[in-house]
Amino acid sequence: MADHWGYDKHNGPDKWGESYPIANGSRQSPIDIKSSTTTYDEKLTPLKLKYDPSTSLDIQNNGHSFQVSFVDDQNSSTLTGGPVTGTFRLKQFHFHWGSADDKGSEHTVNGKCYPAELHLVHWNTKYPSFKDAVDKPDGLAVVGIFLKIGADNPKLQKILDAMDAIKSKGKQTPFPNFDPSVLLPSSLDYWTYLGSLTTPPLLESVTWIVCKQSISVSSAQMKRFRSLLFSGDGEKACCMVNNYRPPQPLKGRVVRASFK
Ligand SMILES: OSc1ccc(O)cc1O
Ligand SMILES: [Zn+2]
Repeated sequence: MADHWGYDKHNGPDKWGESYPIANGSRQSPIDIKSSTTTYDEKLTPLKLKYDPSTSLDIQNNGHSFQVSFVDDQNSSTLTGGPVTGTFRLKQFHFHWGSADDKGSEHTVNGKCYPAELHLVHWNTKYPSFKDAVDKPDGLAVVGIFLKIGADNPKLQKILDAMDAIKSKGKQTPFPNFDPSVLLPSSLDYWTYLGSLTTPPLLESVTWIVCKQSISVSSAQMKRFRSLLFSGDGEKACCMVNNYRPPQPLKGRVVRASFK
């Protein structure tokens, strides 16, 4: 892969292994979650997510997705409980989506795709910073939430309203007072397994926590996601769609369920 990674034929997921050999590693993400082969683990405690809206900072188009970043110099927005030990701090959240409503999620459930998937990225405070945590086997905990086509989701409105300001790669705009809790499903039942970042550098540092229950998004709202561009100002316009990596081999990993 000659140039920077992306999601095209010439620089997409099938080519990432040329620059990032870990792409063929033993704990890559995403995966297909086969519900009949997951194992209920009674030792898994409920997920505890505590988010302080005053920590939200900005929203940006990074050329691969859009991302809302958070101030993470204190334990104001944290993940505790669930499959993790210790306290993990919220760093950012971003989405992956398709060019049509029949694809776009990274994880799949019994082969089923969703039109989009939200990732809430947290880092382990046993390390001094996100940068120190991102390449450690217990460094990150990412909560994955599926978006399912249904009624307009008003909780997405603030994000959608910011899209015009971040249409092209490199654009960023303040995004204060946003509470990510509004994006959570009513049930926090989850599957969990050990995996990786789903974008280069594909580091095998993620404890994945994938919620069983989805949140809604309308087809019209999905069209707004697809109005973003992979390309920067002055470049040939390229719609930001299909920014998802397909499921990777499980390679003997166990997927545990927090629910029966
Ligand atoms: O897509 S999963 C993911 C998680 C953490 C991160 O820093 C980047 C990522 O792409
Ligand atoms: Zn992601």
